Amino acid sequence: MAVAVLIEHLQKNYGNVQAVKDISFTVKSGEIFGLLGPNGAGKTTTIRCLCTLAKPDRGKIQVGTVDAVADPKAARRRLGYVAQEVAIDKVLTGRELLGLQAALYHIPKNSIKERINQLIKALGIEDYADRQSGTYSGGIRKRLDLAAGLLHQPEVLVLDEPTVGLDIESRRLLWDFLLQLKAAGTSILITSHYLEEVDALADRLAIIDRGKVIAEGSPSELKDRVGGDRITLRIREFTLETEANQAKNLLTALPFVESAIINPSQGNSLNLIVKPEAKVLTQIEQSLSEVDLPAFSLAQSRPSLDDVYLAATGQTLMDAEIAAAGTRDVKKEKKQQMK
Ligand SMILES: Nc1ncnc2c1ncn2[C@@H]1O[C@H](COP(=O)(O)OP(=O)(O)OP(=O)(O)O)[C@@H](O)[C@H]1O
Repeated sequence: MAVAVLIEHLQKNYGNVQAVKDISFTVKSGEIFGLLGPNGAGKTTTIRCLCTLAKPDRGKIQVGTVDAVADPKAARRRLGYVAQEVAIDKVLTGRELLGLQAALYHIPKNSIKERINQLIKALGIEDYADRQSGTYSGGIRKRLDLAAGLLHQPEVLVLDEPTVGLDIESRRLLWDFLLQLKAAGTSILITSHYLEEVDALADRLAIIDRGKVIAEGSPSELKDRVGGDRITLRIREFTLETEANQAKNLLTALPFVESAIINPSQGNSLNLIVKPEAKVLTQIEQSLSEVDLPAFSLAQSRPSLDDVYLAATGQTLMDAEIAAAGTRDVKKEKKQQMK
């Protein structure tokens, strides 16, 4: 197996903040690898170290066979980086900005024009390329950033939260483009705190929590490891508490039911974890009908990545986001990064 990126025991502190405590993972050549975690988990710091924009305190970083810490220049040639936000000159057109970027990458003069045209076409921004970039929507802006990251035809493309703030259509377009890029042989590392994004795109992923990798594998491997299927049951659209409790007691006694909780924020629906056996739904329906409880809706699903996160950390990704919100001084972080 050829390795596109290897990170081993990465550690990075900002003053007394341990942004990355101990992160290791490998991106194989030609795959999409996702780094999933709540805001503040250490994803951006990891990526900034990989892209040689921050110096790690400890750890090994390799891009292909190149040691990125010892030879950052060679690593940068192999990497394309699409940052979360880029401050750009809003007066220049997209094409002009790409021209500037091409010069920075020392792309041979005679191939610049053609390369820019190819990317503008591939990303479907022909109608915008000659307008001032300050007039672009978020989705078009992101496509321009992507074109800039791909100008020097990197082996590995690194994207930090590429779809934050984008509408569903722009998000889908970007996903499709990344899948095409992967099919053409580019290895891709993407950070995200959107479960569905990582689930849809990533061949493998690492879940990061407070500066550490807490789980790694393909989405389906990770879900299988959590085990058990999920059942959502509503007795009525808005179930009475007494009925929900009655159903809970009844169903908890069934041999294949591992746990049951009542979810008051969803109209007292019941969330069960069951052993993945055949005919689970039929048996639940039967038990309910024996005591004359209706079943307004009943659905079975496999565990989600959120269940994986919950099993590993004891809280949902959403709760982790809420807990992290407001604890960061983003202005101060930006200042420190500029240094
Ligand atoms: N330049 C900095 N100075 C001080 N602390 C920082 C700096 N950059 C990041 N941190 C802190 O390090 C921790 C990890 O931040 P990081 O940006 O890597 O997380 P993240 O998972 O990428 O989140 P986000 O997607 O919001 O950027 C956070 O606690 C953050 O406050």
